Amino acid sequence: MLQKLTAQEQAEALTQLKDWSLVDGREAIKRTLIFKDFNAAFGFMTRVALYADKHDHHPEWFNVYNRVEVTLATHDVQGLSIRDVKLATFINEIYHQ
Ligand SMILES: C[C@H](O)[C@H](O)[C@H]1CNC2=NC(N)=NC(=O)C2=N1
Repeated sequence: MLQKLTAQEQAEALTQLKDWSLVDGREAIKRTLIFKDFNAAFGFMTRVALYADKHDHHPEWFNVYNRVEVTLATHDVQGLSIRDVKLATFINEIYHQ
C-alpha cells in the first residue's frame, strides 16, 4: 500500500534531492531544469516519460523551449510518496547526461 510521507520523511528526502524544493502550500516538490536547446529538453522529457510509464508515476510539468519545470506529487495519497522521491532522484541522475 502506497504510504504518504510524513513531514519528517519529506524533510529528510529533500536534503537528499539537490535543487528540489517544496511547493508553497502544497505537499509537492518542484525543480526547474535548463537545457542547451529544445531538442535537449524534449529528449530529457522523453526519457522521463518512459520512466513514468514504466513506473506508473507521472510528473506535472511545463516546457517552453529549453526550460522544463517539473512538479511531483502522488495524487493517490494527496501528498508525497516514495515514488516522488524515486522519480526526482532519476531526474537528477539523468540531468546533464
Ligand atoms: C491508475 C493509475 O495507476 C494511477 O492513476 C497512477 C497513475 N500515475 C500517477 N502519477 C502520480 N504522480 N500520482 C499518482 O497518484 C498516479 N497514479
